[in-house]
Amino acid sequence: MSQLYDGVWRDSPPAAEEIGKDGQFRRIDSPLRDWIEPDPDAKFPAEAGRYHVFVSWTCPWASRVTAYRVLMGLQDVVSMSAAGPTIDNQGWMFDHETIPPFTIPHPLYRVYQEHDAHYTGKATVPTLWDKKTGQIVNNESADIIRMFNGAFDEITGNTLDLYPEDLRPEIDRWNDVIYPGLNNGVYRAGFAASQSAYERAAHGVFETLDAMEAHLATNRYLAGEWLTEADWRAFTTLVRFDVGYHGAFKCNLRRIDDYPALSGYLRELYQWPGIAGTVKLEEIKRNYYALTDRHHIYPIGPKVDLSTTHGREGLKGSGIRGG
Ligand SMILES: N[C@@H](CCC(=O)N[C@@H](CS)C(=O)NCC(=O)O)C(=O)O
Repeated sequence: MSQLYDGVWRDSPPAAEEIGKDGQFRRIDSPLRDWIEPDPDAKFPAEAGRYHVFVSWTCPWASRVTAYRVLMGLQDVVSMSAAGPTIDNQGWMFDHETIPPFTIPHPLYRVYQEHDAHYTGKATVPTLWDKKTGQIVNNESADIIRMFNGAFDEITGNTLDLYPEDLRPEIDRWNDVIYPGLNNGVYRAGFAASQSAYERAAHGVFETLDAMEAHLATNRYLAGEWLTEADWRAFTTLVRFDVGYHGAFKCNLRRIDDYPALSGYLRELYQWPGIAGTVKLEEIKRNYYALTDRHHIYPIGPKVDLSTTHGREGLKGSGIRGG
């Protein structure tokens, strides 16, 4: 996509900066990594109503954040606005909520210019914005969900913990498998600019799905009996798979629906209270085909119904720790 160079927005084709001469897609790391802390003296202290998150319903990284916002009961604590569903040469556009000093419609890059008039880099969702100082706190979803997991607990009274200390090695182990193999793997397949880069990435996606299927046949969740961060990070890619990545990103050896354990697991997570409201399958489909189809034509199928019984109750499971 296009990006800011010394504060000026310049047009370029999708993922142009991230596709190498060898045809491989390499994601650029998110650069803004400050932290909200439950400490009044912190640079960014946890406060109700102070922070805002810019998202798109279509984006799997932003959807980690929309899911956590619901799971941790932060809807009235952290405000949110959603762009899209498609992205054009102005990047993500926001045209619903007015968040001063921005007047709608405004592109996401305005938020980055406000943060730093000489900013160089992409303008990505999710972006966590501090309304008080006019600064971006963080634009990396992996960090934002860690903050949402605990930083606001004193304000909300939340006791749930999706990253419990004793399960961290197992959660981290799954994150290290799922991020390269699945979350980012589908992008490496979809944005590949050579046959060999595509094939390597797409085969890696299915090796990862096969490993998850084998594990989930006998385990309710990735880390065992408890639903954790690793599951939500897997979820946002799984729920996009059959409508988006299978066709638009050519990850088409199998669908999630073809995997008995994975499809039941996906439905259980989708049916978790509040989550279905964060999943907009038609918007997701439009976004991925707009990225990959010259004429922005998106297909009529597949028909996906995630509301049918998941059948996972037979496996030992206790939900989220701390409830
Ligand atoms: N590592 C980032 C990735 C965020 C990201 O790449 N978001 C995409 C949407 S799915 C985006 O905003 N892309 C705009 C662009 O690349 O210019 C995260 O997890 O937060």
